[in-house]
Amino acid sequence: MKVSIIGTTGYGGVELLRILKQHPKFKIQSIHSTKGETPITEEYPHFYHLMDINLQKIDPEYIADQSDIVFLATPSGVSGKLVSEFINKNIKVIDLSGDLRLPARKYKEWYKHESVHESISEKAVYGLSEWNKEEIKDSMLIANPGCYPTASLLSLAPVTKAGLIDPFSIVIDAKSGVSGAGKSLSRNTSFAEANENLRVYKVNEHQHIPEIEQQLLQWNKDIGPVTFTTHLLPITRGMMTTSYVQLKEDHSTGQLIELYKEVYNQHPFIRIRPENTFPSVKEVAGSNYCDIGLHADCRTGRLTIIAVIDNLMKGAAGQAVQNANIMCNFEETMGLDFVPIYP
Ligand SMILES: NC(=O)C1=CN([C@@H]2O[C@H](COP(=O)(O)OP(=O)(O)OC[C@H]3O[C@@H](n4cnc5c(N)ncnc54)[C@H](OP(=O)(O)O)[C@@H]3O)[C@@H](O)[C@H]2O)C=CC1
Ligand SMILES: CC(=O)N[C@@H](CCC(=O)OP(=O)(O)O)C(=O)O
Repeated sequence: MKVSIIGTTGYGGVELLRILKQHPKFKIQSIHSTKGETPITEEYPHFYHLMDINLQKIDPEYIADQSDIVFLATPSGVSGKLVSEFINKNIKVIDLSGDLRLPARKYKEWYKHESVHESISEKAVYGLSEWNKEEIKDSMLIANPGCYPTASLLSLAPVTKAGLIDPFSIVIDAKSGVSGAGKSLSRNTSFAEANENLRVYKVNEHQHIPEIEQQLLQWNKDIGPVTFTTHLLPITRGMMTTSYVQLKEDHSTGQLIELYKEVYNQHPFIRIRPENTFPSVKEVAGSNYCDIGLHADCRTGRLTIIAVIDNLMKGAAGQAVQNANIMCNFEETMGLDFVPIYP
């Protein structure tokens, strides 16, 4: 299968390159960039002797003629315009941005700019691989989930679907490394600002709030609004979400761990930690794993759920390739069996 990438020199794009270069069934047909005709090694010297492909200008007609799949690793607002060029062409599209995840009205309310036409976004399947596999398989257009929603939803799904929680009690405390903001420079992600610091941002206004609520409601129609707070960690890669939910009835930590193991035992990228052990972001760096730890507090009746992912892997490029595998009826782990980089 021939694949193309648009937005190649971004952090998501270059992570896609790292994965696809060694994928046994996907051949990189072309890579595209606003930088036009440039050797990829000029942008990223770590590809020296590994890849002698040149960046090309962005030409959707050319891409649709040449490739079977195109990954859009472009910003929100840009992806939506590009998707319109590929609709009704014989090419599978996987968009890493938020442009296809929400209905038009919600999108404009939270992303603060015009959305793609409903006729396009309604064709997209939400690419939460472990939960939407059958729809993904039959789709030509994937809205790849955001990094924070991926970790949040994977950790909340089992207890939400089972109706074990007070549906109005969900609080999510989320932390991301600075690569989550992409490679564009900004005040908050500069070294001097991020180093030796921990900063909260977009309090009660993060664009991932409606995305998380939308998916939770599909699992449990009683779900109420969630409180979701994001923080910037002084690390490059890595994401942790710590979710707090009120349990309707007493359940021991051991019982809930068994529930999570049962729900995820056919999903190789989800690793449920034993009781009294909790994952750290380093333990999934560079891999497509989502590691989950739980603790039920009988004193408060609250369950604490910790999930860690690599924001560029399971949070973006890794899940995008996992979805491409599913769309092509390949084993979903194909080309994604990276052991985390430690330390
Ligand atoms: N970083 C993360 O952890 C995650 C990111 N995402 C989403 O994935 C997408 C890519 O993110 P990320 O790689 O971090 O972002 P970056 O800012 O690192 O890269 C985005 C790339 O898009 C290209 N681009 C920018 N503007 C335009 C334009 N006007 N027209 C065409 N191409 C353009 C550029 O690539 P070039 O210079 O090669 O043209 C740029 O490098 C975004 O939508 C982001 O929200 C989703 C989950 C996690
Ligand atoms: C650290 C940091 O700034 N992270 C970004 C994540 C952006 C992202 O992934 O946005 P979409 O999924 O909506 O495309 C943020 O919180 O806005």
